[in-house]
Amino acid sequence: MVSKGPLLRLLTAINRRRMKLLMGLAFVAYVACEYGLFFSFLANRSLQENGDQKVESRIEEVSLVIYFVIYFVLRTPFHSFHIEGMYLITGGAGFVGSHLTDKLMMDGHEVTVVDNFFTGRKRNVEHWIGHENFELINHDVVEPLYIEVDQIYHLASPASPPNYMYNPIKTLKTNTIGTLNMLGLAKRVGARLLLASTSEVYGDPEVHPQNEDYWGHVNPIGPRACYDEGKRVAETMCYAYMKQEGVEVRVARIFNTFGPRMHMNDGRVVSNFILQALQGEPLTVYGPGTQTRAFQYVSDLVNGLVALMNSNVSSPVNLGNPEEHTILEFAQLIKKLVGSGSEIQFLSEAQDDPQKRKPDIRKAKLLLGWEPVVPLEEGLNKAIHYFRKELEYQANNQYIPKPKPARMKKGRTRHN
Ligand SMILES: O=c1ccn([C@@H]2O[C@H](COP(=O)(O)OP(=O)(O)O[C@H]3OC[C@@H](O)[C@H](O)[C@H]3O)[C@@H](O)[C@H]2O)c(=O)[nH]1
Repeated sequence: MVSKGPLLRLLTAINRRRMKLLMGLAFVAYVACEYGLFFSFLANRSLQENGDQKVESRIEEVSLVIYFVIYFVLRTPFHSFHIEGMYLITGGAGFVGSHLTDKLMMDGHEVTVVDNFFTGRKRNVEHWIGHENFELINHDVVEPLYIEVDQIYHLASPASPPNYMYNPIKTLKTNTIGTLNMLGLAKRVGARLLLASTSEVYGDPEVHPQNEDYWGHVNPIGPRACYDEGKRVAETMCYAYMKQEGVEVRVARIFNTFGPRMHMNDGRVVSNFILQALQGEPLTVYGPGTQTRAFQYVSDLVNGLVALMNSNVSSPVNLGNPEEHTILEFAQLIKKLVGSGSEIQFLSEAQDDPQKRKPDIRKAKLLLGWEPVVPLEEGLNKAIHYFRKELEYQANNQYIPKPKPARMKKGRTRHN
């Protein structure tokens, strides 16, 4: 995250209500200035009558300077922070969603996070609970939602293969009914919606690297279909709403992403390998490890999502880091960075596992001026540090509080 100077930090701390008050004051000051200008105009006339041209122009200059100082000092900073924005993040308590929440909150927006905590965790956003600009709603997007928002970041969906395969029907409902509900909301309130789509829409690609014009190679009845096809139809829905209802949509095709706040049981390769290396367990490579992936650090992705949301690009855009590695190379790199003596264990290949994946990000570079900036090793070291702390946290928090016993009242059991 970009570090801010003291003035910027002060401005981001200004909440909507205080900002309204300041804008009110600015308006009063503005009216006073206009009033002043009117009087200066009258004064000018009398001065003109007295023939004193010098004093006349001085009064005019001073009035204009006061007006512009008030206008720029009070108005411009708020505009550059978009403080008037009310943002909804579905899946905002998840791995990517919580980092996006941090960014939007730090930028001074009002953020509503909606999560059903299927894979998201309250811990990821608990540092914002109690902040006036923040709201956390326990809600499943499969049910309609009625709130006022300007922008919707629609991230809700399990994203790790073991998670989305665990309950494929739920994954399908989230990506289909959930997306329809969010597009319906966007239509009702005139909000712009950004869909977190995925590189998985390309399936096991026959084109390499993958650009946005590639239609993909997906097995519609395979184990990954609930997610791959779910996201593909979610994209279809976005463009149907755009064409038929005029809803403003943005579609980010997100490639493999990693970083702090990935769940310990996420099951994706980065968290698996790091946790295995930290605990001295074998690193489990599925298949021969020749399949490739390209990994981006989460802060790069978040910057890309915000850039895309605020751009005028409505067609899909790949967001990913094009640095490609085989999974075996990746296992060796993590072992080295952790300083682990773990072995590498080869397990059977996962069904329909994409064999090559690497984003073509020329479109994002050209149209958004975006590209990843965090080097792989730097990002991995941050993730390793996070998982080390998580293991310590887990070791120190073995106490599980017992539920309160049910109380008896008038012969009936009462549950608190
Ligand atoms: O322990 C493991 C886990 C995974 N892998 C392999 O590592 C590669 C990457 O697997 P991951 O589960 O991390 O992620 P995948 O690339 O399969 O899917 C991901 O794609 C992009 C995103 O939108 C999603 O986050 C996710 O679906 C696969 O080839 C997988 O078979 C291992 O070798 N060992």
